[in-house]
Amino acid sequence: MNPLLLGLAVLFFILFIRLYSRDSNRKLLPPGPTGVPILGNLPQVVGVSQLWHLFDKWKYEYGSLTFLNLAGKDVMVLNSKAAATELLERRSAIYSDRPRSIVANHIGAQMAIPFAGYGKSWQNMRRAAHEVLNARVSTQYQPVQIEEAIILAHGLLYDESSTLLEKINGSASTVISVVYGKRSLSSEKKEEVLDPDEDLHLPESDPLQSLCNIGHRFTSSLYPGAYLVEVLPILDYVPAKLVRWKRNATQDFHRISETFHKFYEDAVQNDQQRNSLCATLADTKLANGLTHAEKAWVTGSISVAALETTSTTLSFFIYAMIQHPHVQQQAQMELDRVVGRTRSPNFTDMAYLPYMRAIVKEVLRWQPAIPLVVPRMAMEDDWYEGHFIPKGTALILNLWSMNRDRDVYGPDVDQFRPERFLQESEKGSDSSYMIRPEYENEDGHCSFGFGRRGCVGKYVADNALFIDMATILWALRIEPAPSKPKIPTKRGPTKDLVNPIPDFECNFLPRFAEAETILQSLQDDVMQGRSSEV
Ligand code: HEM
Repeated sequence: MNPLLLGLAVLFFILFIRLYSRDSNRKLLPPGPTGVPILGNLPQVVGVSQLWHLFDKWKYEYGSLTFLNLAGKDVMVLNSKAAATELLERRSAIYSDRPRSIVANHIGAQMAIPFAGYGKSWQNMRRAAHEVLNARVSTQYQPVQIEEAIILAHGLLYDESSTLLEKINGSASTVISVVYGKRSLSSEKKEEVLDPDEDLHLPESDPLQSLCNIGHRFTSSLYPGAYLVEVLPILDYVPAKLVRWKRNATQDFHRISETFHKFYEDAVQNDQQRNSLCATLADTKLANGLTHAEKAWVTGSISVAALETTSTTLSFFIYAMIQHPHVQQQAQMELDRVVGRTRSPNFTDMAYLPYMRAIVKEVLRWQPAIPLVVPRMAMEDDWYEGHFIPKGTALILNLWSMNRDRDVYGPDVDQFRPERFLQESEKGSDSSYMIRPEYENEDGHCSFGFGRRGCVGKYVADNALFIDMATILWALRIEPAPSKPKIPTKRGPTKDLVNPIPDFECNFLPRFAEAETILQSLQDDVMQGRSSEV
């Protein structure tokens, strides 16, 4: 027989066996809802806001993995911590990639750490981020975080020119100090007109809002079913001048690049102390391997990843305090006992404030900032508990359901109850509570994600949340304000991976007479210190 023909026959045979076994493996895909021909489950998810509620419902029908076919695309929703730990941590070598999204890529996903595919460029960016945000280094930012907490509490009490959201965004800007070396990127405030044709609004006068809007531009474009081109990739060949989504996406990439470059260049030129992340990246070997553009995008995308998540969590904290006055009172009794009324809280108090720490954990569990995390991608065919996971499957991490697992947290998962992380302390202890041993070194929630792509800023975030919440509750009483008109707390898109905050209003009152004096004097010190640095 002709050796060429023989070779071809062998090749076809191998291909046939492969296809056949792959096809028979597909009979063992995880369970999921029945779809319609061609479009599969797409009609069930498209246009649905807060998809995590639907996925949570499906979890009770199909278990820890729910398999979906979105017009031919394999998608698997991961609903349990056990499955996420096994796949994303123990098998992280094949689950650390992100699926390619056509729209997000046009906007610049490959340059942004949270959205980039797994590869050399992401590894370099992630290494640089880890160097400046790891558990040890993050303690260096505690003095700045204490100052930010004072400014936030003072602002909540006295600042009538900003909305609640603006004040909270401001406090989440500790990270702006860390990344850019100065607290505020903003210039003068002025009203700007919204262009209805624009997908991304970047108000020059409000850089923090611009950074939040950039985050939303990515997270809403990654929302399942957001763009037809994701299920019909051939549409990407249509020239930009004929389709708005492509024109806007390409334009947005340039505008985001320009914004990140501007912030980066300004910081490098103006940071005399050379202690910001920008200055560090510009100067040291830490940045080896990062191009100039990557440095601008690393710093920009870290700020984006930090801002919306932290401010969403803080907003839910305030909301929870209004809804649960007894939790507020309990925390304030603890603060009075441990911190007293002559000084504000600091990080050395942390170990003695179990109730406060339990509140931080419970807010993060109860309302994860990103209930459905930017998906991962299976880089190889794989198996989990007898189910086949085909290579290329997009894995959606359903943190919402993981944080509301009744087997872990009990039947009251929907309630806000910090006590679930606490137990009575031993006899003779000053406090009646202690953190339960299993949660002492554990988050107690899944809101920071998993494995190699897990949140690189979680130590900075945990510290910021603790000191902000403790300082607010030490100084202020938070009360509902039924007579005030409710102010929309968020202005983000409705179909987004980020958890929307309910609209609410509240009053902040000084909790005791000295709180006002101490807060004012600390605020003056912070402002004086900052102005003398300039
Ligand atoms: C309450 C605050 C925060 C929450 C709930 C949060 C949550 C998350 C989640 C769920 C992810 C994706 C994890 C995954 O795919 O498994 C993530 C990624 C990330 N976070 Fe956070 N985050 C917070 C604060 C921060 C802060 C303060 C920073 C920086 C200072 C930060 C920087 C990042 C970065 C750079 C990534 C991308 C990691 C990668 O893909 O390699 N985050 N975060």
